[in-house]
Amino acid sequence: MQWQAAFPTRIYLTGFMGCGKSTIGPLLARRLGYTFLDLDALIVRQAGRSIPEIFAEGGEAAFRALERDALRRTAALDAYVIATGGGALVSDDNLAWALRNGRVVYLQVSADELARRLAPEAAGRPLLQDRHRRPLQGAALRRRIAAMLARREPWYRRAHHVVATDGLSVEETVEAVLHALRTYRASRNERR
Ligand SMILES: Nc1ncnc2c1ncn2[C@@H]1O[C@H](COP(=O)(O)OP(=O)(O)O)[C@@H](O)[C@H]1O
Ligand SMILES: O=C(O)C1=C[C@@H](OP(=O)(O)O)[C@@H](O)[C@H](O)C1
Ligand SMILES: [Mg+2]
Repeated sequence: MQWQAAFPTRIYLTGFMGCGKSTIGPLLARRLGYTFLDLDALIVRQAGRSIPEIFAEGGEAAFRALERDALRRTAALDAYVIATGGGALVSDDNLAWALRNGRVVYLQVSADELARRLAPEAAGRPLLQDRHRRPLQGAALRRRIAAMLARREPWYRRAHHVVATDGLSVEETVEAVLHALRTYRASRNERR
């Protein structure tokens, strides 16, 4: 289909934990007639361990090595929406690779909104826990998110598309991403 042919074969969603990559991804894929893949789910499947287990046994470095390999394996996929983990494209190497191998979309959410969303979900995310592996809460969670987001934003902002999603519903966010991708398709067609 002409419409699809003008779309990229792989769309990588990036952004901070809780920005909605895993929630938006399947809905976006359905709208495009694409398949959805969650990179974290692929890592867990291949490692046979949960993300907290991988962090507990090998530290963050072990997780990043698995993540790097999983990302490279997506090169073979066609017509996929891929939700990456929030740290996957926070590396010059991985980000450059994704920018070359697909369209990268940053789902931008403020630290306040992220803190609200992540309060009930910090347990499954090792980077949002204290050194005794207790989920951060309240002001401590907000401070951790703000500090990490400030450090990571320079990478996130290098995405092909930056989609501001504060105040948008899940459905509105899907529409906003589709709009960004259509704009890209239109500008590509103009260049032909
Ligand atoms: N507008 C929205 N877009 C995406 N997620 C939202 C939105 N509003 C609330 N949420 C909630 O925020 C959380 C996002 O988590 P998730 O999709 O796992 O993010 P990520 O994969 O980026 O870490 C989910 O619990 C989701 O229901
Ligand atoms: O931001 C990060 O470094 C991480 C984000 C998580 O994925 P989500 O962004 O889907 O929560 C997961 O990959 C891991 O806990 C590390
Ligand atoms: Mg996710």
